Amino acid sequence: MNIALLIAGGSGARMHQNIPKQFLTVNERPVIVYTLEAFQNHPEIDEIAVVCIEGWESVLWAYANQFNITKLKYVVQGGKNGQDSIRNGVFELEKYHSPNDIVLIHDAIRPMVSAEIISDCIRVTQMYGNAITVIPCAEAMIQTEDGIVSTGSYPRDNLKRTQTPQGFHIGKICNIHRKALNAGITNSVASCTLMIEMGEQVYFSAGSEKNIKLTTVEDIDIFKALLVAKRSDWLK
Ligand SMILES: C[C@](O)(CO)[C@H](O)COP(=O)(O)O
Repeated sequence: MNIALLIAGGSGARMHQNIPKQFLTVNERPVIVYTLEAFQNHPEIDEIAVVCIEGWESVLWAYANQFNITKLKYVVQGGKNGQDSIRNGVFELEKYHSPNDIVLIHDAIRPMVSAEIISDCIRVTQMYGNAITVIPCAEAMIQTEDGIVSTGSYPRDNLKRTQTPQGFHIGKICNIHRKALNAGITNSVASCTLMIEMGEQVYFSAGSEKNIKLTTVEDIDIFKALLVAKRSDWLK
């Protein structure tokens, strides 16, 4: 079984809006509904779970009902950071699923995730035990300590930009979270960084520049443009 776990536990402070960014309405649809629909419509996804910011659970269920997201089965409370929220989600799934079932952990604020990206993440997870959606690093990368000046650079060919979904077997990712807690690792940036900090290898699946993460207000303009482009593709 393949389960999508959408992470919607954050308040989206960098968006500077008075509602969490995953619930902002863009072109008459909440952001999270676009993301739910991507997994709802994917034939290899059996169930959806959402880690939701406290107080928004009933709104989420109402949207699932309104937009016919029939695969939504679990809504879990968010934690105090991303690692906490993801752990809440995978521990909840562990109660009802086999350790070999696959969970695709995905940012709820990546609404442009495509069927191809989801399929490739499942394929690589089946093949290697995990899959991190990545894209090449197209810009020159330079390092700074103080945000003012740089004296070092990284070879971009050795770098990947990580996205979501990130796929794992449920048993494995739950064990990694347990071991991380025991080791005092409590605020890793993402599932892939947690795996690496715990000494695991991670494998790549194919992402896209269009699989945008809505972080700041200017990302909303890019999202709107991508929606227009997608609609004109459908009309061709
Ligand atoms: C998981 C992630 O999307 C990988 O690129 C990213 O790290 C999430 O960042 P956030 O700003 O903490 O949501």
